[in-house]
Amino acid sequence: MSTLTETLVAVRPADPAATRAALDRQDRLTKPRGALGQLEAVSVRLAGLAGTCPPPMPEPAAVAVFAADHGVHAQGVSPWPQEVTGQMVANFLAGGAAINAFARRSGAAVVVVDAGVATSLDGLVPDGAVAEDATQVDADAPKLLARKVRPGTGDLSTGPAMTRDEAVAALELGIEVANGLVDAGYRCLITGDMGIANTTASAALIAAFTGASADVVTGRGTGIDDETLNRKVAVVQRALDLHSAVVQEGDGVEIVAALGGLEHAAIAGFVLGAAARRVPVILDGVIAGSAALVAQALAPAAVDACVAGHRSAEPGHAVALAALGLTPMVDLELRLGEGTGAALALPLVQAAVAALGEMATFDSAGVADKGE
Ligand SMILES: Cc1cc2ncn([C@H]3O[C@H](COP(=O)(O)O)[C@@H](O)[C@H]3O)c2cc1C
Ligand SMILES: O=C(O)c1cccnc1
Repeated sequence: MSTLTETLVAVRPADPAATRAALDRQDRLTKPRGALGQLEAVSVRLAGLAGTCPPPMPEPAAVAVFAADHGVHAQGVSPWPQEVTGQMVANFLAGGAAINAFARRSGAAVVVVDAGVATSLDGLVPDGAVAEDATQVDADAPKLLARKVRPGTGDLSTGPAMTRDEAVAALELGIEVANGLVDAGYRCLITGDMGIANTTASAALIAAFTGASADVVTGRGTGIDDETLNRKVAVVQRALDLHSAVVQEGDGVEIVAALGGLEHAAIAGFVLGAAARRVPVILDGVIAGSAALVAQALAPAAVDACVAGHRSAEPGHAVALAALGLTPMVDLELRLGEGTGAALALPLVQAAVAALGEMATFDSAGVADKGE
């Protein structure tokens, strides 16, 4: 069996007994029922995933930043030059990006995965930063996994972004990274992305999976003017028209091959890998949301392993979250990516598990429950 098939077979829904036990325990803890709001729902989700109540603390955590370039950049959908993707990879490895600051705060390790950066990283990678595999990732310094599937995708508005084989290779790369991190002892995975123009591919994927129209799911990404936004909507619409047969009849692999990016496919694999190992994965913004739709199409129960870290300002993200049935933990109007929104949610997810595991019950604390 291929790695992808094996992983898809291993993805199973939440354990009903552990889910019930967590719901029941939440109702006996010393607080009004439901008073911890979404934290209660997250703790129940993690219990169902782990198959035990309370679930293990989701720590240590690792952020995987999947980096790749996009042929659709040629359509003028982003004001930033493509070279910025590779330059930001160097910045992640030097510890200077927003995700590095947030990961240091929450004690998460950072691994950058070159899934398909188009420009050369020669001379940009600090000594000692290259790791052989994800088991070498630690919180001391960010690591690079050099696993380019191809140097950037084709332009999804004029042809398929990649071949089916390349999409499978990128999915299996994400699975390999998830497996390596779990083997290394990480018990919470966090998605990150870097790829100039990747909000265009995200919008196309979200429209393809949800049926929402291009103008509803396409946003300003890094920040574009009205003229560029109109062009971006037209590019997404053209891509949906061009690939309409795949959108109607294709499976998740064919859809991500036609309309996605290498980081989207790799993040979908990362989600599937986490789900198969029953380790929670905190999703970042619109890129992660669109990648999770790919994972959901391939193995619906993969969503049971996901926590939506935040809701991004990119309009397609709310559409993706609704289709995934996920409620975001925070909404800080972020529109950055890299894993920033998900990393900010890590302490909240850990607090949710701490409440379920550590709070006293009405019985054990001798606190009177309200009569019913
Ligand atoms: C300096 C810089 C750092 C970033 N970090 C994440 N992104 C984010 O912005 C990009 C997507 O936006 P669009 O589709 O509009 O190009 C992605 O690389 C994403 O990770 C960045 C973008 C820039 C410019
Ligand atoms: O939602 C995101 O993660 C996002 C939004 C804008 C630009 N880059 C990423």
